[in-house]
Amino acid sequence: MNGTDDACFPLLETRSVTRVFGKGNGKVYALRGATLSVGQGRLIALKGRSGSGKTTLLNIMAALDSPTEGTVFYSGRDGSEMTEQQKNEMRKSEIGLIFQSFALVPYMTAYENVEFGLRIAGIPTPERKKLAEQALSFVGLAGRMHHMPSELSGGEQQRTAIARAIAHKPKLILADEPTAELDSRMGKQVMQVFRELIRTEGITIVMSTHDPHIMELVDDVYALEDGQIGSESIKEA
Ligand SMILES: Nc1ncnc2c1ncn2[C@@H]1O[C@H](COP(=O)(O)OP(=O)(O)OP(=O)(O)O)[C@@H](O)[C@H]1O
Repeated sequence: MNGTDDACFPLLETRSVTRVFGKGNGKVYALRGATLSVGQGRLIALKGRSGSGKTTLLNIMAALDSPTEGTVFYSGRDGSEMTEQQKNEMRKSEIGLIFQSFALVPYMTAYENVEFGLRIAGIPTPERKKLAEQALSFVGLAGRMHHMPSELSGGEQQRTAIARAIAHKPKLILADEPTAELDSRMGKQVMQVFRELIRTEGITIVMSTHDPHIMELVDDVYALEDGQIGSESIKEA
């Protein structure tokens, strides 16, 4: 995009990111100088008590929100120097978002949900069918793709949401408590899909979680405390 060699930079870097909500006596410091470097192909978990700033940080990483102070770099590109349109384009082409509550359109089938996501991302009609089917097959839903969300289990609904997030082949997945609504077996299935995405597509994943069993399945765990990031455990790259 800017002629620099992406390989020289971490995929994503937050540098001294502070986010303050409200004003005066009502000020809330959701983040206070959060610094984190995310290398390509890693599966990273953010942990922290409720209200520790995990969602705020993920929203800032997704360029859905901006830091009050500090900077986010996307493959070396300074987010504060990007226009809203550039951020929108980057989000549509490079980032996939997954939410705790799946956020599927209830009156569309799994296939239609994924296809609709591709339409919003601006993918031309002829490519959408192939990409949607590929993504749904990848998450193991080839045989269930024409069912409505209400006819799918929680794990299948979250796998549909993953298919929607990966169908446009993003570099980075940001997932806010993606396993929180699932039982442990379905949570593990989601983690297997994440692992497979990293192995076969080289995708990078940052997710938040409260679940210690899920933390055992990731590469790095970072704890958010007092709006800052401490390293909990980092495995060899
Ligand atoms: N739009 C907002 N306006 C005011 N305060 C906010 C806003 N968004 C978040 N906060 C506050 O910022 C802090 C961090 O919230 P955040 O949602 O990032 O935490 P979290 O770690 O994701 O929590 P949980 O695990 O409960 O989802 C909280 O004190 C929250 O009340």
